[in-house]
Amino acid sequence: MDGKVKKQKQHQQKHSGPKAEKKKAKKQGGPAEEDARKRNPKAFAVQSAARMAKTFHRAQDIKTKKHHIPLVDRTPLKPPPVVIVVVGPPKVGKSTLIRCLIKNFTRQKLGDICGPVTIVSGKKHRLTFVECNNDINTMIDLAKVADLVLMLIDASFGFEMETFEFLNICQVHGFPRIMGVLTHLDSFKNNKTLRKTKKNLKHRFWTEVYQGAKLFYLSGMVYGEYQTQEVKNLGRFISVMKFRPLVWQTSHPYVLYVVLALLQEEVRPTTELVQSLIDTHATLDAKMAASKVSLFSDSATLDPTDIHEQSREQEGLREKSVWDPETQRERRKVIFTEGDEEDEGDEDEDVSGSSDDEADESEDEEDNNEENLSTFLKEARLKSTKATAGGAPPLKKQKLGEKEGEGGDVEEELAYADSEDELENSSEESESEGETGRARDSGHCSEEEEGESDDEEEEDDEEDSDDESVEEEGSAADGMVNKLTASESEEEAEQGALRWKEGLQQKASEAFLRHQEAAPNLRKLVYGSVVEADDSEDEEEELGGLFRVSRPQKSKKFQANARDSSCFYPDASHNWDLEEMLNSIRDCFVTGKWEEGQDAATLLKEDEELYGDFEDLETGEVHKGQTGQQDEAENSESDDDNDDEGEESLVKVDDDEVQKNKRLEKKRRLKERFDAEYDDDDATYFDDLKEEMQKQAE
Ligand SMILES: Nc1nc2c(ncn2[C@@H]2O[C@H](COP(=O)(O)OP(=O)(O)OP(=O)(O)O)[C@@H](O)[C@H]2O)c(=O)[nH]1
Repeated sequence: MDGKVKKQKQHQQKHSGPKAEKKKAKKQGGPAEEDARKRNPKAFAVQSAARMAKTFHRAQDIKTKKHHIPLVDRTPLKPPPVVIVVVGPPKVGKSTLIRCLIKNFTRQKLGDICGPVTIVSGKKHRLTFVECNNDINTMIDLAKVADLVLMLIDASFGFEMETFEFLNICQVHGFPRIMGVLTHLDSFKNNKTLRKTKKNLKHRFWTEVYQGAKLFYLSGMVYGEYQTQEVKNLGRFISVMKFRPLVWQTSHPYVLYVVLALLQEEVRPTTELVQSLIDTHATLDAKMAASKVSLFSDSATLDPTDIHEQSREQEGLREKSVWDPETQRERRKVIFTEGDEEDEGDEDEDVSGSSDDEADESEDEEDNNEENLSTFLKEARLKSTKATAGGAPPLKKQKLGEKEGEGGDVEEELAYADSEDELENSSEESESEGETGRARDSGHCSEEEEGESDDEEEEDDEEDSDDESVEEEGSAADGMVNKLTASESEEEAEQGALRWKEGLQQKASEAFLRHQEAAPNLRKLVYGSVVEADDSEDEEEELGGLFRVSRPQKSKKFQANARDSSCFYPDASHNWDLEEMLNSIRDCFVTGKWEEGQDAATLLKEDEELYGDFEDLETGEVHKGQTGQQDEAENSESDDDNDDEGEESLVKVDDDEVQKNKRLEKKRRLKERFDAEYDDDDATYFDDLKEEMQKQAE
């Protein structure tokens, strides 16, 4: 204030320690700091071979990833526009997105969009936006020509059938680049739910397209348009995108043309064919969908929807029609039937709105459990009261009653089976019961079976013990019942006792099917498909319910006489003690009689000639082969011989020279071949392919 600026207190200077020393050294301009590697070589040495190998592998992976198999790029110097197809179920926001993208690139607003719109997005870059209607013909046509597909998904609703229909079509037509765009994200009020939904949808999208497929989020609308920054980002992403030529498209040339309908005076084309095309009101697929086929007179007609349903179920998708009150229309929601249950659960969350629903579900489950428990306890209580009243043994009575009634006791016992063993036991038991006409308590089967006799006394004893156990159960249960439902009347209890029987048959059949699916077919595993063929015989024999295929080799007799594939049979058909048998294979061995070109002795001799002598370049030592040594020996011998044999030796020397030349020639050719094969080791398959493609492109 007085014109003097108050000086701030300075930081304390360091006078000692590594920092101060460093500074000192810097100030003095002393020797530059030693290279860290030199100073501390141990720190930079290979610490772990495994980690080193990992690093190397990773580097190689990254390098190889960059290698694309080259494709012939047939794009002309002035390339055609990139075709961007905007796909999605009705009212998902396709037109809005195209309008926003056009505005982003051209700064112009487009009111109505009738057909494809091409814009200039760069010096040599044009983009054509096409909106895909939800009829199968448009989908097929556009899947063939699309370079990029913007797949719009209403995040507030989840996946719809239209998305999967288009994906399936794309799979057949070369799979263009696909980018997902999530819309209607502003309808989520809860941030956590939004995040969860985004994550779930992303994972499902990755599963359907490929892992890591790009997914854009359009978080909301401002004055009927998507947010400028988000559209800008999407536009930038599209304009810098590089498109690899698709194999399908390069092998199926196409022309994209648009027929604009001329509105309110119509000029009819003169060509008959075009006229008939214009006159067609229903498309072929619509006609096919409406058609029905019956194979035989009086037989049920086949509907195309039956087949569609089947194929979708096979793909793990199920369609569910949901009425949307907001848009007043029916939407085709996708339910995922395949995959891990966790995923499925997630999917449910996606669609119906997350954790709140989850909590509801778990509450429902708890309620159910409680209900089940209380009905069970009520029943137990009822039994105990009856038992203590001195009446006939209630459990036994009940069982007998069931036995007398409909044959639903098997299902009942199955429904109580906790494990697979128990399930089997109870089914066996029920069969034996059926034979003897005796009813038994399934809960005590294993013990009773041992000491079972026809004496009535014993039976009575058993009954008593039953009663006791029931009493015990009942009293134990009573305590719990008192806690839970203290004021319940007997009538209610009776109702409860009947309630647990509901859907028993269905439960039992479900349990049985589950068991069947879970248990591996051991017979098939051990004996192979022979037994399986037996199982499926009946199915295969009938064709279309009319014709029977006769397969004698599959008859039971044939199978009974077939060789047991589980045993090993030693080859007993040849008696190797016989001289003729031995003679028959004599020539199969090295010592046997072979053709000249294949004879081991001849080949060995040739090898010896070829590779016999060589010079060790390091030591300078010359090694001679047997033939060479022989030659030398022969030569020396011949020297020792008298001169009368001079002429003979001359001829021999000539012969040797010819042989030597031959050998040299052979060696040279061999070396040439070796060089040709191994010297050019830098050239890879990739290079060859590149070269080939280059030639093709030229
Ligand atoms: N709240 C909200 N509304 C959206 C969003 N996207 C689109 N809409 C609205 O959804 C309605 C349908 O949008 P369109 O762009 O016509 O959808 P479309 O897919 O072209 O519809 P069709 O051509 O009939 O299949 C419009 O009223 C949009 O304002 C979004 O992200 N959030």
